[in-house]
Amino acid sequence: MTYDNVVAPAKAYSLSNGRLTVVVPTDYHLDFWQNKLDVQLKHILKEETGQDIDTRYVLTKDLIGAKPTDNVKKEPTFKETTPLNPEYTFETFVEGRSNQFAYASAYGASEQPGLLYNPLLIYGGVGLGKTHLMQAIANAMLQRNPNAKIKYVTSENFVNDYINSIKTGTQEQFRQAYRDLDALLVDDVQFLSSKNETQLEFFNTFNVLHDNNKQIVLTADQNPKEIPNLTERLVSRFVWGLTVEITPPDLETRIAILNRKADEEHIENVPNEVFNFIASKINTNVRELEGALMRVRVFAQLHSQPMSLSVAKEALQGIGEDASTELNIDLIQKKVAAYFNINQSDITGKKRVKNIVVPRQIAMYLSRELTDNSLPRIGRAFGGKDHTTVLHAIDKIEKQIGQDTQLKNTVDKLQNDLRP
Ligand SMILES: Nc1ncnc2c1ncn2[C@@H]1O[C@H](COP(=O)(O)OP(=O)(O)OP(=O)(O)O)[C@@H](O)[C@H]1O
Repeated sequence: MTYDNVVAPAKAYSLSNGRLTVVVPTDYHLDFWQNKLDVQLKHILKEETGQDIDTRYVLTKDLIGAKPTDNVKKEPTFKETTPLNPEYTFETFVEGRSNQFAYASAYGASEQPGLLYNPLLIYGGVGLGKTHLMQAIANAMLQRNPNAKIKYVTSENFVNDYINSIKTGTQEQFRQAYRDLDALLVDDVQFLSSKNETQLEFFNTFNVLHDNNKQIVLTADQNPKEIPNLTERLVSRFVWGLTVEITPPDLETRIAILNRKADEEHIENVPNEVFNFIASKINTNVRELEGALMRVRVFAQLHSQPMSLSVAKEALQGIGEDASTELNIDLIQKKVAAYFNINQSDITGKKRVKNIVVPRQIAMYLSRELTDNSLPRIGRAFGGKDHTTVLHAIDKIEKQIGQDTQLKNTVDKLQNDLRP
């Protein structure tokens, strides 16, 4: 068989989610393309499109009910689909107390799309792994069924697509592109706030997908009930299935994330004290945590030094929290949680039941009394709360200490235990 005979029968079948599917007639062709031509094809695709396009080869007979075409299937008019990051999988996600529930829910949704939790809404602060988990669902679904039709967009993309469809009179195509799916993943739904027309369109899209048991996954930076200017009916749809929160990872999880990142990036011989130091400094945002590790690596390389604690300290000067200060808030949260027999994640979480709210307010009060942290910093360490929430908590405890002797004794005891 000549080279031409191998190349000519292969047909580009479809291009979606950043992946080109090529159909080939026999196992021989499959083997040849996978092992001899794939690298070249990827190279050409990169040159032509400027993007890293993944490839997949399928035998014609395996395309059940599908009709190969001579040309690449036309991309939908609404192609705001952002390619999935193949690195965002369940395997590369480090589980800890702060994200356990979100992880388990996302995993469940990927195993039984559309059936278990629909929609699944993951919310939490910046850089805590919401997008990672959302895309892990899509990647797992595609691994099980490479033909699954999955669309991942930010809500801004959805808005843009919708506006374009109005401008160009192509609303019908828009609807088709968003409704003929097995799963729709929309990141950062808080951007739908105040966009009433788009909200209505999204509401309708949501209903069609949901009625057909198609999986919907959403992320937001806060509980949808607290997103301003989101219509009531949309909020009620968002929280219809399962709503889970991700809070900032605790110290142990941060260290585990750093270890994983170092492995992934082949950064070797990092002493544990360097991981501990970085994890103590950066306590609210995993993206920054990873960035700090890379910064230490580059700094060490530039100065031709090993990644020692002193190098890390120099590299991260002025970045993140002061380690001793951070430990204090962490310690205060732990002490208060232990005293009231609740979890530290309750203290940093958002539950509003009294037996959690009061300890949380006491912990905020003590963080203000015993450390030099500003109100916004304390807010961040308590799961990304606003500084006004912290202020309110401190005021409340201050007032109640004057009226309630039992509360005063509790706060005094905690304060004495915590003081160095
Ligand atoms: N538990 C985790 N294990 C491994 N990597 C994580 C974890 N949490 C976050 N990351 C990594 O941190 C980075 C930021 O995560 P991601 O983009 O998913 O955050 P996000 O919550 O969607 O943030 P944003 O609100 O800014 O969109 C990514 O590189 C992600 O892989």
